[in-house]
Amino acid sequence: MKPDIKICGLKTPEAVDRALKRGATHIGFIFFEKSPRYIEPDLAAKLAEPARGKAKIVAVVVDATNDELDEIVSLLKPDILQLHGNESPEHVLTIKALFGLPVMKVFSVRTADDLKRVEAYVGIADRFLFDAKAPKGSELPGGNGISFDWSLLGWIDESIDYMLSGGLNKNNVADALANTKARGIDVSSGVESAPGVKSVAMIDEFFDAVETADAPVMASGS
Ligand SMILES: O=C(O)c1ccccc1NCC(=O)[C@H](O)[C@H](O)COP(=O)(O)O
Repeated sequence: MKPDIKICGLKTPEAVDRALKRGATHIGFIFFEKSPRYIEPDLAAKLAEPARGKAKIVAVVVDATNDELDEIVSLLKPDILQLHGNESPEHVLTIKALFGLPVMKVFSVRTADDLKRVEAYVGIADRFLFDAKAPKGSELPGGNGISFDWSLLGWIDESIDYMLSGGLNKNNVADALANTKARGIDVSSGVESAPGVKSVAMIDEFFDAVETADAPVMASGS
């Protein structure tokens, strides 16, 4: 089955256009002010317009207040809220009730312990995203361009719908798909020429790599 592909941290019409043309199923906008990918909600709304009905629009927030969420939701009208902070299961339920949107809950992973609380969100979060835990000194909870040990996902129940992120790029995405049960992949730094600067050429290369990974292997000698 083809994986979902989320291109995250978009800031220009050119990058949105290329992501959509190549078949992105999700496009993400970052509402975390310290990020080089931060975008004002009204600008994100304009950029997202061509994606409506073609790709899911994802609002990425980190422990956002209800007022912040209210502004983002009313301006952007996202399809999904990506909760990239320390939101508790109770808080996720409250956000879902208040905004009526599906939630993708992020787990930042370095060791097996980081996955212990997944169970508490099953039946509450609509989807999970397993991302690499930020390295010491980074101010960003995501978008750090580093991977984690994917074998840690081995115990995740097959029924759990998750996307994988963290340092994915054209060179490792095929391995990521082959070695995990991820139903979707999410990339940011791996399609950037500098922090926050998306490269349409790198977006192309990333999709090329996914398509190659997805292509059926031809029988040899016949
Ligand atoms: O990308 C950011 O700057 C960011 C900041 C704060 C919270 C989340 C952020 N990114 C969320 C994403 O979904 C990224 O795509 C994910 O972390 C993977 O990033 P990368 O390792 O750079 O591909």
